[in-house]
Amino acid sequence: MNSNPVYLALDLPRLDAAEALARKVAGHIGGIKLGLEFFCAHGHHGVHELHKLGLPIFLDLKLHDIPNTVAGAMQAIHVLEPSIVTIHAAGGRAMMEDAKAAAGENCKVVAVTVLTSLDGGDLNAIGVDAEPHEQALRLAELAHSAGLDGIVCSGHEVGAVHQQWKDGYFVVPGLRPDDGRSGDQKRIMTPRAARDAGASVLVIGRPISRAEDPLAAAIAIEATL
Ligand SMILES: O=c1ccn([C@@H]2O[C@H](COP(=O)(O)O)[C@@H](O)[C@H]2O)c(=O)[nH]1
Repeated sequence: MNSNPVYLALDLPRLDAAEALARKVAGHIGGIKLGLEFFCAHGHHGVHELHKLGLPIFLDLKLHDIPNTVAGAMQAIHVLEPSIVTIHAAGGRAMMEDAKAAAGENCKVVAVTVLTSLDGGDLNAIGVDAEPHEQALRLAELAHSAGLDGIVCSGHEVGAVHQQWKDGYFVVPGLRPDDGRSGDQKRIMTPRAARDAGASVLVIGRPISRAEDPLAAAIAIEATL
């Protein structure tokens, strides 16, 4: 990876549009994040196409199933040579251990703790009697003990997790420039503040992809870092 910590989230339905956007901002990002929307629409072919840009590819598939199934999925994506893959920490220790064991040598496996679109009320509604901060720390500890490389959390938790897990790899989405719209994200922070708090990777989607001028937006974000 180059030294730019920004991974552009390409949550776009069309492959040609995703490729064009990535090509436009390629000099101002450190990698490309392909998530469920992209992978369900374009699969392995789409990932191979984006690889042609020469940037690291982060597969944000948020795998969450029984250990055997998740390990099988990890093996199936080896050929795509992802630099990072996400699984859900809520899948439990055995699932995380098996996912890491099945991953490629150069692939970081990171566990989603509490989605950045959730707040305390959302957690309570699904039976979790904890605030996002406490729950993220608890799942980070589990991911660490399961041998993962790091976690996904919001910028509000990354500092505290970093204290406990000095060499962890911390992926932070839910990032918005000062004047950015939060949309469906509930635990947001600016890219600079998240970087200062200890984020290793800054995941940024709509502030670039939906900007009137995506290149200018990517350059402006890069200038703040
Ligand atoms: O907790 C999480 C985990 C993953 N994401 C993903 O990051 C991007 C954020 O996109 P924006 O447009 O910048 O909001 C998106 O692909 C999510 O699937 C997340 O937001 N929160």
